[in-house]
Amino acid sequence: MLSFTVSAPGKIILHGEHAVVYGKPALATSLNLRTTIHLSGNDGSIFILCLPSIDINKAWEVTDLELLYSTIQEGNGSIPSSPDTATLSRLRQFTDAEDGNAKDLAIIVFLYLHSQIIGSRGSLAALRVVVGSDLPVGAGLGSSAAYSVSLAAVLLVLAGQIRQIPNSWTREELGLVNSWAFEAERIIHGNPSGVDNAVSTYGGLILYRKGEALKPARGNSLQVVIVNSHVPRSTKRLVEKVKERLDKYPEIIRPMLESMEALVVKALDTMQGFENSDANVCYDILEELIDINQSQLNVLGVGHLSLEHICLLCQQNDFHCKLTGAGGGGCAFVLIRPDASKEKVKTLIKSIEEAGYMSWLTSIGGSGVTLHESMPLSS
Ligand SMILES: Nc1ncnc2c1ncn2[C@@H]1O[C@H](COP(=O)(O)OP(=O)(O)O)[C@@H](O)[C@H]1O
Ligand SMILES: C[C@@](O)(CCOP(=O)(O)O)CC(=O)O
Ligand SMILES: [Mg+2]
Repeated sequence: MLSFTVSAPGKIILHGEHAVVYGKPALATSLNLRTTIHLSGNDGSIFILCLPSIDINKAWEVTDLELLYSTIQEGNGSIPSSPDTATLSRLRQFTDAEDGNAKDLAIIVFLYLHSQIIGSRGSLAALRVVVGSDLPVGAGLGSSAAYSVSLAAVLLVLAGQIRQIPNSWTREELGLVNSWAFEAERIIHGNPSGVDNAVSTYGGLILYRKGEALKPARGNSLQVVIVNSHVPRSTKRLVEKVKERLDKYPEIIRPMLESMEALVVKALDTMQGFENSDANVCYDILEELIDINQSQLNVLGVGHLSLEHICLLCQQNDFHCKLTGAGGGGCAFVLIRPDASKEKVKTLIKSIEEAGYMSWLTSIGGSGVTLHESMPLSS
C-alpha cells in the first residue's frame, strides 16, 4: 500500500463565465490557491473520508462500501462515464443526502469516483483520505473543480491508471484526470462547461471552448486583487437561472452571449498585444472590458448587490472589478495596473475590508494538478 499527496489549483475566469456553458470561449487562469488530498492506507477495516472545508468526516466499514458498490454500475477506470440514475439514487440513499444540499454532493462524488476508478466489484482496501484546501468553498474560485481534479488524480494513481512519478504526467494521463474530473463536476454543477476542471488540470492561462482542443493562451501576467463577498451561492443554481432566462427571452439573451464571445476575443487580443503596443492603452482597454463584462453578467441575472457594492468601492478608488465564476455572490476580481502605487492599492484594500469583505492580492497562473510525493507505507 502506498501513500500519495496530490494538489490542484483553483481558478479565476477573467471573461466568458456562463457564456462558456453555451459553447462560447472563456479566458481563465489558475490561481496559487490549491486543494490538497492526502491518501494513505488505514489500519483495520475502517475507511475514512475527512472533508474539513465543509465540516464532514465520514467513517465506513469497508464491507459496507463493498456491498454498496456491488449494487451500482460497474466501473472502468480508463473509461470515464457518468452515473446512471439508479447509481446516483443509490449513492444518495447511502449517504442520506438531502435534496439540494451541495455539501452532500462532495461525498457522492467521492463514492462515485472511488467505485468507478478503483473498481466496483471485489474487495477494497481500507483508506484514509484527507482533503485540505486554501480555497473558499462555493465562492466562484473553482473549489469544486480543484476537489474533483485532485480526487480523480489521487484515485487514478492508486488504481495504477496514471504513473506515481512526480512531474511526469503525460498529456494523455492528464486527459484521463480531466475527463474523470468533468464527470465529478457534472454531479456537483449539473451542466458544467468543463472550463474549471481544464484549468485545474493543466494550469496556466487558457482559452477554453467546449468540445475544442485546449488553447494555452499567451498573455501578460496580470496582478489582481480577489475579493470575497462572503455571500454563499451554488454554481448549479446559477447555471440553471441563466438557462431559465435564456429560455424565457431567447431573442434578448442570445445576442448577449454573442457579445460576450466578442469580448473574450478582444480581451485575449489585448493581452497578447502587450509586446507591440503601449501598455497604458492595453490596460485602459482591459479595464473597460471588465466594466462591460460585469454589465453583461448582470443582464444574465447573476449579479448581486454585494458585488455591485464591491465594484462601486473599486470605482471610487479608480480601479475596475467584475464578478468571477458563477456570480450571485462569491468572488470578484480587481485588475491592478503595474503603475498603480502601493499606497493606492493599500487604500483600495482598506476600503474593501472596512466594508466587511475579504481580499487578497495575487498574481495569476501556476501549475496544474501535481503529485507531491509517494512513499511506501508500513502495512
Ligand atoms: N475542499 C473541499 N472538500 C469537499 N468538497 C468540496 C471542497 N471544495 C469544493 N467542494 C464541493 O464543491 C461544492 C461547491 O461547488 P460550487 O458551487 O461549484 O462552487 P465553487 O465556485 O467553489 O466551485 C461544495 O458544496 C462541495 O460539494
Ligand atoms: C458559471 C460557470 O461558467 C463557471 C462556474 O465556476 P464556479 O463553480 O463558480 O467556480 C459554469 C461552467 O463553466 O461550468
Ligand atoms: Mg464549481
